[in-house]
Amino acid sequence: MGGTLAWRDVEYVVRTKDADGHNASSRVILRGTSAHANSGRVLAILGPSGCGKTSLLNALSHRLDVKRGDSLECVVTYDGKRITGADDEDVSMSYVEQEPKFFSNLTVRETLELDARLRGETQESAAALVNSTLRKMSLMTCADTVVGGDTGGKAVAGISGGERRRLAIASETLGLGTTDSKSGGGLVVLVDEPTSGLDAFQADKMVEKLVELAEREDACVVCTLHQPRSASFAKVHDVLLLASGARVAYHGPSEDVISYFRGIGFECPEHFNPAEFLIDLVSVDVGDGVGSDDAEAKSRARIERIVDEWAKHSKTTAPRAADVTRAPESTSTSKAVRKKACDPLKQFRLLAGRAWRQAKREMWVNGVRMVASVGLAAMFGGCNFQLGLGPRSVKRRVAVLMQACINTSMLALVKSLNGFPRERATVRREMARQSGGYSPGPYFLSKLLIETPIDMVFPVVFGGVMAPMVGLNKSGRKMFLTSLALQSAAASSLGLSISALSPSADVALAIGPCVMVLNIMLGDASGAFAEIPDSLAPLSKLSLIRHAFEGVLCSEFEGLVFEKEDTDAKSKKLAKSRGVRKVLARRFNEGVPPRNGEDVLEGLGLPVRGHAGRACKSQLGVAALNVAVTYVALVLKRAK
Ligand SMILES: Nc1ncnc2c1ncn2[C@@H]1O[C@H](COP(=O)(O)OP(=O)(O)OP(=O)(O)O)[C@@H](O)[C@H]1O
Repeated sequence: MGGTLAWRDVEYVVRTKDADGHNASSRVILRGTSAHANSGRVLAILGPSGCGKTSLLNALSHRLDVKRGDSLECVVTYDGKRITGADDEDVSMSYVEQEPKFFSNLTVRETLELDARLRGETQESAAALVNSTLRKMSLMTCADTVVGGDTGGKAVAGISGGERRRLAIASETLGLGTTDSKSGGGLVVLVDEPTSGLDAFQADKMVEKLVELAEREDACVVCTLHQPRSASFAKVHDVLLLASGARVAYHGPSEDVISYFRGIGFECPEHFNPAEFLIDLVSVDVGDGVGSDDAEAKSRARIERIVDEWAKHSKTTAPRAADVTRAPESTSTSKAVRKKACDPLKQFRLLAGRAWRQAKREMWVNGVRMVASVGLAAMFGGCNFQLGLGPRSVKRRVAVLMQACINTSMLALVKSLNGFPRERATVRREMARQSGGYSPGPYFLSKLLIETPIDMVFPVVFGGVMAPMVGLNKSGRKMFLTSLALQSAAASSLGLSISALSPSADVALAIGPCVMVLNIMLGDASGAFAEIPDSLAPLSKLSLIRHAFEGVLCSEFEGLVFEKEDTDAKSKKLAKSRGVRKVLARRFNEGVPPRNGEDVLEGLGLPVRGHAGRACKSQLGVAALNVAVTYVALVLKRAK
């Protein structure tokens, strides 16, 4: 069938600042680059480090992060029709990142099967498609090995770097080619540095796979390559050699490049790797910085000459990108691509399945959390063992309850701040796919549905162990545990929203604890420990600590009757000392000691009946608000 991806005068200028954020200036990254790539062929982009290869690939796939002050001019067409990277009808464009991230605890087969199902395949057709892809990409031997990496709770050992790259290509192109999908549209695969980090043999195999993919699927494959060995260079069909600023130094068949340069006076030495020869030609020789001005000036002059020669040459002989991009629409031979996707409900089911599998295989993390919860509860219980029902127990109960709230919310917040950013890069890549992508809603809901109940188990265990040790009110136990569990869910959702709004995991980890401290400061609306200024009082309604604290206070004190004397072990021991006895007597005789829990709640300005339930409802409101913020942040960031 055949199709051509072309780009014309791609210009990208960024606004840069020095390390202190001053002295803004402009830097031209891409200086009007034009070229094209044909289907059924591999176009390798070569050039010295920093010449703009990755920026060009990002511009073609509409992935450049153009900030305020930057400018991007970029016209990309497929068979003469302009493509935007979103809802193009004629072409399906896949982008394979340099460092692809996956869900670490899924096997290679499971990863591909999910990709296939998200592209609308049935279970049977997905299994068949995955098997054939595994064979084509030489991934059969590691099909049932976990991918590994660090998207889970710890770095998981998994497949090799080469297998990872092949998996990334398989994952992005699964079922999109003409032979498998019969979609009839054009397939463009952009691959950023597929060979970097691989040994020469692996790198060569990778180039072979790209060539196979291009020829088998009639795909337009464009990749950036770092110093391919001679054999790999001979395998690619076309070469785009770039000098700094992505200026074209050569563009055409790889077999013609050496004779072209010979023609303009640059002979490749015998037995020399042609790729290295080409890259050397367009590299600036800065020498060792001492007396190297001459070498630098010479190399710059050589590069200018090479670029000028190509400009002259391409005007007369090579098919010009400008012509290709302006081809009339009637010449397009491609049919509309069938964008493969499944409905949101199915997306949700599939993603929930993955979240569950990922969580199940990370049970060791939950084991550690369980041990930590029981250990902490035992320490809390030990420090406040059997408080008794004397007047002195009131203050200690209030303190234990506040500490329990802070502890459970901190643990949940840290877990969610750590966990979410790890999978964000993977999820963003998957959501951005033209085929088999999914929307934030199903992803987010599936994550909440699977992870929230698991997260709520730990505060319940913590509270369940601690409460009998401390001797907390038995009749309010259920409500006490519910308050802690809901607070943990609210803290997790706060962590999610902070992560989703933050530009990076580091920023989220820096902001998260500060936000929690603010929650704690605004959490004591009853004034048991601190007063909240009137001006900040409305804000305290957003504090998850406040609702949890009110919930546990009410569940604890409702229906509790106090004794006149302190009977707990600590008070008895203290009472034996005459000096202490006097201090205690003074402290507790100053005011009228509360007779029952209702007196305490009244003293704290809280309703004496049924307020724990209301506090739980308010907590649900806080959690829902955070969930909404996270969802909106995911949608907005996806739209960028
Ligand atoms: N947003 C940006 N702000 C400032 N400079 C940038 C930006 N993006 C890219 N650059 C600079 O533009 C040049 C080209 O970057 P690019 O990553 O495209 O090069 P490359 O040819 O892929 O390099 P390498 O082969 O080393 O990966 C580099 O010097 C890089 O530092």
